[in-house]
Amino acid sequence: MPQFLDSRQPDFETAFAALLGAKREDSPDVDAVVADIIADVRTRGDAAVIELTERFDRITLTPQTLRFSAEEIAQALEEVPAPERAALELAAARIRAYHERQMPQDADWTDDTGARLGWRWSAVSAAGLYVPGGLASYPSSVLMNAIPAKVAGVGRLAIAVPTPDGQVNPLVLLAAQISGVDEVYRIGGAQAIAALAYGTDTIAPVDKITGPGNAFVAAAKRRVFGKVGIDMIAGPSEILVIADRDNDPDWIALDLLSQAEHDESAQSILITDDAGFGRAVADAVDKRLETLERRAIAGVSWRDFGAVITVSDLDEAAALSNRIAPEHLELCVADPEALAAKTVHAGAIFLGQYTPEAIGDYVGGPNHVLPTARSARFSSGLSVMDFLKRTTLSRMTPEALRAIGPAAAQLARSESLEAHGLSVQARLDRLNG
Ligand SMILES: NC(=O)c1ccc[n+]([C@@H]2O[C@H](COP(=O)([O-])OP(=O)(O)OC[C@H]3O[C@@H](n4cnc5c(N)ncnc54)[C@H](O)[C@@H]3O)[C@@H](O)[C@H]2O)c1
Ligand SMILES: N[C@H](CO)Cc1c[nH]c[nH+]1
Ligand SMILES: [Zn+2]
Repeated sequence: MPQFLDSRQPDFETAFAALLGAKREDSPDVDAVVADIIADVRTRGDAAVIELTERFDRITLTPQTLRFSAEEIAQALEEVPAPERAALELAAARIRAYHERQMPQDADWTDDTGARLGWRWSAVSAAGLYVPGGLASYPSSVLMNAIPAKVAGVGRLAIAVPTPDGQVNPLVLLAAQISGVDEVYRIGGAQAIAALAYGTDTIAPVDKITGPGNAFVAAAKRRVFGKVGIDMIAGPSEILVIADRDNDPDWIALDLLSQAEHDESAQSILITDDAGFGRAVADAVDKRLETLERRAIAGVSWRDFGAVITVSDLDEAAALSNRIAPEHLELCVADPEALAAKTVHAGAIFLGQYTPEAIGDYVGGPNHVLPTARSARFSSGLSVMDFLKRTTLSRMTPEALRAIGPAAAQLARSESLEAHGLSVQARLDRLNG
């Protein structure tokens, strides 16, 4: 049973705060395990990665088999049925078209002193793309990581994807080929993040690591940040649906289950202004859970982290949604645009009852690698910008230096940084002398 909350009940604030504060990932245990794994990979490189892969993914590798060979990839691609290839290509084209619009412009101008100023965007040289593979396989996440990186112009793309028990989804390799990935390693978890960040004899280190993953992956990304860049913490999936009574309870139930089935730590929440509708959705979830293939996972997620919240009106729903800052926000109400305008903290918003969140997972176009665990308060979904950095450009003319140099020299004296001041003053003296 999920939690049932009602904003009109006196204990609501306490119960809602507990829901917001519930720890679904990043427990001290996970972080301690991850710290040890990273230290081991830093010390022993390939040998540690191979041992940890044997322990967690039950597959025996060698330095030669850590990476998929060109022959293995070619053979796997032959197995992909035409309809699956077509669906993947449609998804890739839509994701590429969306992300191409994100490419930012360089800037270059001359100000009124004659100083030339600007900035220039350039891509990171090498990116490591994490593609989850423990409980499910994610060809779609290959596209969502690799296409923005390619659009940005990243030189080298390396994927890490676990293959538990040696199971490989050929679609993952096809997605890697479609999106122009250079290297695919069959490793996962914290050991994969550590190998990408620090490098091993076999795996060259990267500059930036992106992509979603479970609690171990999320904790490892936090720990390697600084050695490499990371995109965000994209941990166990979440959905918040705000729905009025004019919806089919079964549709909403399926939308909630679509994220619950990712992981026992996933979270699905419904907010409605009609208590009866909320109960009907909860009943529909129970009914679907009787037969859903992934009922074992989805059922635990719904039981432990699911919630149905009744509110007095949709304004209140928007206010609660902003406090939750969900990864995905689905607005199944009569005027979704108006409600969307009031919900500022969310990774991705899906408007109207014909936009199930699953469209965004695969073919909508926007990225499905999104901030979780309330981090949508301060971060955004994966984009082309995550693979770019900005370098500023300045060029002084003698006139510009005469105009603004004295202020620099003054500020340097104020900070007691003599060499700073002198480096400006020496030029000014020559110009004025
Ligand atoms: N936020 C997003 O954008 C987004 C997108 C897709 C998926 N997801 C989430 O990604 C996650 C995928 O998780 P997954 O488990 O299927 O795949 P995963 O690849 O993230 O994790 C599998 C790896 O976890 C490690 N691991 C498992 N148990 C361990 C243990 N006890 N100790 C140390 N390491 C251990 C293993 O190394 C294994 O290879 C789900 O939570 C899903 O909701 C999020
Ligand atoms: N919903 C996930 C992000 O939380 C992405 C995904 C991939 N495939 C299915 N779903
Ligand atoms: Zn999903």
